[in-house]
Amino acid sequence: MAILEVKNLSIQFGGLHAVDNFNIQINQGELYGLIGPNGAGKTTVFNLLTGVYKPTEGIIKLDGVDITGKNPIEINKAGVARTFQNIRLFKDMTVLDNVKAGLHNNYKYSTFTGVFRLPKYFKVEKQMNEKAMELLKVFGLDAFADYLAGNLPYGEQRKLEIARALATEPKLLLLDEPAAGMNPNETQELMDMIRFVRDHFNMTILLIEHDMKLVGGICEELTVLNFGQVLCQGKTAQVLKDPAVITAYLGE
Ligand SMILES: Nc1ncnc2c1ncn2[C@@H]1O[C@H](COP(=O)(O)OP(=O)(O)OP(=O)(O)O)[C@@H](O)[C@H]1O
Repeated sequence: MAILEVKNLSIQFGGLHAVDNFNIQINQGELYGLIGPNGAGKTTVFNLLTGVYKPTEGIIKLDGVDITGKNPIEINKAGVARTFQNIRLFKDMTVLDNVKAGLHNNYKYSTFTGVFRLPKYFKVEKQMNEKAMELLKVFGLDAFADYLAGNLPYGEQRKLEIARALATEPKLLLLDEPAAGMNPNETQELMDMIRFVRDHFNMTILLIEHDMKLVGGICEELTVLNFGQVLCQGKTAQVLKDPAVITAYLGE
């Protein structure tokens, strides 16, 4: 079943066709990679999928529902969560509160209940603490729950960003260069973790990545973008062998 279905998606900035007639279909539970040279349009695709940019043309469907042109909050509520190339945590908040911030889509109390500390406030807060700790455990971050997010080592901050995104209970998780800035050991650990997230949550994941070891190691399907257009699409092993991909991207 298709979780994400994108047809003829395009956006222009002035005369630049940053994304041009982009099509993709991602099925439930798939681990899908979006690759391409610098400036190919990958992050722009993420910005279109999350409502940061409105497309000039095209349709985006999430789990059969048309989300084209909706704003980022509506799209997150509909079930798309993302992480960023440059980590964007609430660095002055605790690790636990970062995850709790993601939970607010699904755990609610009124301002009145919060201000006057009514019983529902304590009940919902307890549920949120438990859920957040559960997520932190999955990522081996539970021991750091009280630390300020900004004090975590870099690799752990990346994990926390993924935990916070998952707290919104998405149908589709977008990871923008999750291995950026990581050493080979951290990258290996991240690969295992992404696989685990897919298996444990039956999550559908689309990731942008330049690290070919990671892409070849965990992605089942790939789309290669070049100058805003799809150059090649299909099973990872086949795509990485495609002569056009090797010439345009791998530079061999
Ligand atoms: N808001 C914008 N206004 C004008 N041009 C933009 C805007 N956003 C992106 N672009 C242009 O669109 C093109 C695609 O950029 P994008 O960041 O999507 O590429 P990318 O494939 O993610 O690259 P990288 O791998 O370097 O992150 C680039 O030429 C970029 O300069």
